[in-house]
Amino acid sequence: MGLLVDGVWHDRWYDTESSGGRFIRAESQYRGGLDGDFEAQPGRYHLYAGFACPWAHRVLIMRALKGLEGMVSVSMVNAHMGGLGWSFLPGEGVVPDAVNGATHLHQVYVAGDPNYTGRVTIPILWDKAERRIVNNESSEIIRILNHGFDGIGAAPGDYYPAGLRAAIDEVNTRVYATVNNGVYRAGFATSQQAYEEAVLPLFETLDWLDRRLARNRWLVGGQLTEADIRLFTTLVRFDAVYHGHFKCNLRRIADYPHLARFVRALAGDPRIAPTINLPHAKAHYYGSHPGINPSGIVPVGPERPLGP
Ligand SMILES: N[C@@H](CCC(=O)N[C@@H](CS)C(=O)NCC(=O)O)C(=O)O
Repeated sequence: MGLLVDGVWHDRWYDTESSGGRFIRAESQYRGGLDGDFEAQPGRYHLYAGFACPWAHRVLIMRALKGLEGMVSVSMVNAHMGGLGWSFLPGEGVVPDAVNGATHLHQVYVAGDPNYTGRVTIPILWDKAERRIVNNESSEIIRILNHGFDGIGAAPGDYYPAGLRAAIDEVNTRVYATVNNGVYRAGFATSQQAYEEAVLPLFETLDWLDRRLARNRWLVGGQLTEADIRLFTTLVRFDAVYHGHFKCNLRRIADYPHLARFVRALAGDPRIAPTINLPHAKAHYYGSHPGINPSGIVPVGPERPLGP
């Protein structure tokens, strides 16, 4: 785990000392491809992703729902994130980097900008024509994929329809702060107070979502939208990873009837099922955070995980 400073790799864990033990996520730096500055062409773009990461998972799901597998190529990182960060070293679930020939993800950031300073995260949307990163913010990459290829053969479906945007944004805001990022704020906290500040609102939101899904199959507007996808990628990892590793253990998703039904429905969608790899995700989290789990032992449970 580390980051680049002026294009040079430094092995460094997140700084929580200056924030009372709180984990504060850095803003993603590449934000292009929205607002009409995106030129869709089959084969031009490449995605850097991985099975472990819930943010990359959003993008893999959108790529599958829009049928873009033949148009947007992909590389997948190794489950283990060590001192040199994400890698493409041989391992289960790895798809090597055929575009930049990188052995480690930080080389991709440097290929796009030799002086890049910042964290080296997945997902990345890479432009092969201009040899640069278009965007490394998952919430924006999913919107690019949602409509960017519609004119050139993407599968039908709009997961951020104009009439539902305000309602989707409202759900996203709460789910991001307390669930998607909430599990990380709990798991990476280094003070009791910071941990509790994250865990209690996380479960308040899960209670609220379970009630909401008791009346509706999907979160917004009676149809599958990006709000569901964004919630799903955290929930499908929850019982196997966040409940134990990040100490989010007031309840399991399996204890919530409507959340459990929601996760199982999406996990069973034949387009989405191949994007899920829970053993890989468990190996990543339990094996890559020595400050949290020094032994690196990966628990064998749960007996009945929420995904395949
Ligand atoms: N806001 C980013 C977050 C991406 C992110 O944090 N990805 C994690 C993997 S789950 C990562 O690559 N972390 C490496 C690091 O922080 O150094 C997004 O949604 O795209």
